[in-house]
Amino acid sequence: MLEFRQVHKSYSTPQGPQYVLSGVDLRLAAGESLALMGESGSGKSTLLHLAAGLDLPERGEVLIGGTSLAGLSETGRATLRRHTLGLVFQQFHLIPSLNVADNLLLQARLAGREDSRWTARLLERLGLVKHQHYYPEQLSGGLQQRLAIGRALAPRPALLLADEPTGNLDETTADTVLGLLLELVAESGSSLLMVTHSPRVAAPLDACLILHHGRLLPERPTP
Ligand SMILES: Nc1ncnc2c1ncn2[C@@H]1O[C@H](COP(=O)(O)OP(=O)(O)OP(=O)(O)O)[C@@H](O)[C@H]1O
Repeated sequence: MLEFRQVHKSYSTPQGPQYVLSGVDLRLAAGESLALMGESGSGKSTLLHLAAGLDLPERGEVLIGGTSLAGLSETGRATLRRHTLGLVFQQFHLIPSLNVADNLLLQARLAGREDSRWTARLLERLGLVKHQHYYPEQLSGGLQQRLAIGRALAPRPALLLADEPTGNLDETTADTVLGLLLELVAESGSSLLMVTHSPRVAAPLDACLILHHGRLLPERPTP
């Protein structure tokens, strides 16, 4: 579903180029879940941005569903994102002028995949039925986080990319939301790549890799 082949990425700094990724190889099969860990500044968000086609590597290739992102125009990458990817970033990116239900529906419609039964299921499982006519600003942070997850999953994306999706929540709420996320990812049949700092959060996923000095190391975290 997602493949990195010898991906290199650097940023320019006053001291010259700073390499963040130095030959990253990664394969995530359909339906598989993978946690990505690593120290602050190790390049996890950089890797996620490359996986989403929001940025391109200097060397190497990123492929989604067998399609090389470098071979697409910016518009082509945006279309692929809309149809294939769900993104949950630390900023929720909710649409303030739409209520909860319409936030979900719009996302599915943009991907050409409206499914009222799936949307109703998401609202129910995420505990948002009571709030479906609320606007995002009327929700608590925890509920906004649930809505962000619902929006990303509304089109049943082939691949969900999540950056610390429970990072802003207290531990108990985070456990509940993570449990829901994994359950809905499985129901949706999506692959999952999730950045987290927490071995506890990484533990239920199929595999865990650590980003260290620009490379990925295999590791099974202890809960
Ligand atoms: N646009 C940019 N320009 C220059 N340097 C950048 C840019 N984005 C990231 N960096 C640098 O690249 C390195 C990796 O950043 P990145 O945000 O990918 O790490 P991270 O592992 O996600 O960190 P955190 O866990 O703190 O979110 C850092 O040293 C950062 O300062």
